Amino acid sequence: MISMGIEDILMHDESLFQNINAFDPDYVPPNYNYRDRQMEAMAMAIRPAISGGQPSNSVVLGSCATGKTTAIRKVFELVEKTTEKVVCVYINCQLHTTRFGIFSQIYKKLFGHIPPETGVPFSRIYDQIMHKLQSDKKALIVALDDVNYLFQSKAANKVFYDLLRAYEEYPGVKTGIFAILSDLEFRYAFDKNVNTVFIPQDITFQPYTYSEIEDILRDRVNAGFFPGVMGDEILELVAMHTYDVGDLRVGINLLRSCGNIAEADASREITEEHFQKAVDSLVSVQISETLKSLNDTEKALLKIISDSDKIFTAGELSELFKEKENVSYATFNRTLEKLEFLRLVDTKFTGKGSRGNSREIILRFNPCDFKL
Ligand SMILES: Nc1ncnc2c1ncn2[C@@H]1O[C@H](COP(=O)(O)OP(=O)(O)OP(=O)(O)O)[C@@H](O)[C@H]1O
Repeated sequence: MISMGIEDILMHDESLFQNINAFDPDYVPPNYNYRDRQMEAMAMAIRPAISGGQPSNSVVLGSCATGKTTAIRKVFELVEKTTEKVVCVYINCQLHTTRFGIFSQIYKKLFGHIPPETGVPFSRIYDQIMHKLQSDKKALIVALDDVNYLFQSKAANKVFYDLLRAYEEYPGVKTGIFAILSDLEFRYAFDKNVNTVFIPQDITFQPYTYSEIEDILRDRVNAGFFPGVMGDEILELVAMHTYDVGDLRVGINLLRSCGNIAEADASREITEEHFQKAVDSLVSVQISETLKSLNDTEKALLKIISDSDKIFTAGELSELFKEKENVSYATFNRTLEKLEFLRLVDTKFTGKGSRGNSREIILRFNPCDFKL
């Protein structure tokens, strides 16, 4: 590696990036393939509203980074280009978790600014929104992204009710909801009075196949790097890693990180060594994040495993853990399962033990590199 001074790094103007923004989370790719069916279903749900009818409601399902947010944004953009009759509002429920927060976003879309945060009761804001829709004869479509957060904050029933039963108090007002969920385990349940109006169709975003991932990443490479910077072999390595992790976002980050590492190395192209370094640094960021999210019991168990050079069997570990932390076997087992699920440890059957089902516990990272 050629070492560079800080000035060289800052002044170095021979970039490998043609458009570094192509790797940003909010970059909207001009080529958006493999989601036509889902986008058509979204358009079908909105279509009745264009001719003054009632739009349908949908639950949009798919694991993370399967393109749900991008698809809905694209459809909303097209709808607003095509018709004046429909107002589309996209809301991230991780950021806006209260009834007031959600309706403030709708208000902002209709009036161009958010309502004052104090002194104005919710009912006034709600009334202004519905009156405006009524007098402009416009339908309202709201996309609630990561809607599970609304259930956590217990605002879900009220928000859905406020939106979908608005027509009772404000005749002629048409509303529709896209509820977007990436936590596939999450089971939503509404009160009875919401259930009678929220009868959604499911729109499912399946995980991408390997060849779809490779194609999407190739498009990104072509948009982001100058020609010849990333060859097909390295692209395949990135695609394979992305497929294994099951998260397209990881692949897009990896592309950018490969470019940065190659650039710092003053190389004109990305090599396998650059790719490997990028993977290592990404993995280490992920492990640090995961470690931060552990609770005290999980940390304590991980510490016992990492403080010893010995490879424990599950039996030995459970004895030690019970002694130190005074917890039950069930707690030990649950904690170990969580660590395994988070891919911090591996458990390997040894074929030994009284029923041949003794397991060895193996740490999946080097504890010297992290603070536990
Ligand atoms: N078909 C595709 N073509 C090009 N890029 C895509 C495609 N699908 C997803 N992406 C890219 O992958 C990233 C994640 O997409 P997006 O945010 O739309 O997914 P999501 O399903 O809403 O994710 P999450 O559930 O985690 O919020 C974005 O950078 C997006 O541009």
